[in-house]
Amino acid sequence: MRVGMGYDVHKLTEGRKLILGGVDIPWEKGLLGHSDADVLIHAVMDALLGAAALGDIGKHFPDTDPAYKGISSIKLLVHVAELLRKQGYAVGNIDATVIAQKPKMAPHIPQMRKNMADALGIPESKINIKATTEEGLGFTGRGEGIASQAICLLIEKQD
Ligand SMILES: Nc1ccn([C@@H]2O[C@H](COP(=O)(O)O)[C@@H](O)[C@H]2O)c(=O)n1
Ligand SMILES: C[C@@]1(CO)OP(=O)(O)OP(=O)(O)OC[C@H]1O
Repeated sequence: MRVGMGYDVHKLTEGRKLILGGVDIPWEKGLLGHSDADVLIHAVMDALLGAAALGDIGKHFPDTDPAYKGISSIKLLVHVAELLRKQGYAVGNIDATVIAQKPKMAPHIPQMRKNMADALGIPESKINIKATTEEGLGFTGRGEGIASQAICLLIEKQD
């Protein structure tokens, strides 16, 4: 078994959609990035790539490549799942936290889990998503950005 961790931050700005876990969340601001800036999926992908010793998302999907401009991070997650399968890994479980002052994530978490489980080809029971504020402190507390952390376990498949 192999463990991996991921962390990502994106800035909140007007005129962008707020996409988290593949869910389009109605909100006055969205996250800025080269892709759809889905900070939750980015942290999860980095955890998975880290556990497999395959580097990070910037290595696989450079933010200088126009191919990834505006891309749905769900598509990137499907690609990461294929890489893991080719290397002989199965996902044991994933646990992730979204750190955001607002909006409330709780109503959207079931759909986020479904989207991510479908992209990875695993049951929803292997994915947990949590949310927390930082009690008004720091950049997330001021609503300047959203952060996400993830940890995962990969199982090496036997031939
Ligand atoms: N953006 C968020 C933040 C939190 N939640 C939910 O509220 C609970 C309490 O959060 P605290 O930061 O005050 O401890 C938390 O456990 C989440 O269930 C949320 O849905 N969206
Ligand atoms: C996801 C990628 C895709 O080009 O772009 P961004 O949306 O800017 O996100 P970031 O977390 O900076 O990771 C880099 C890239 O892999």
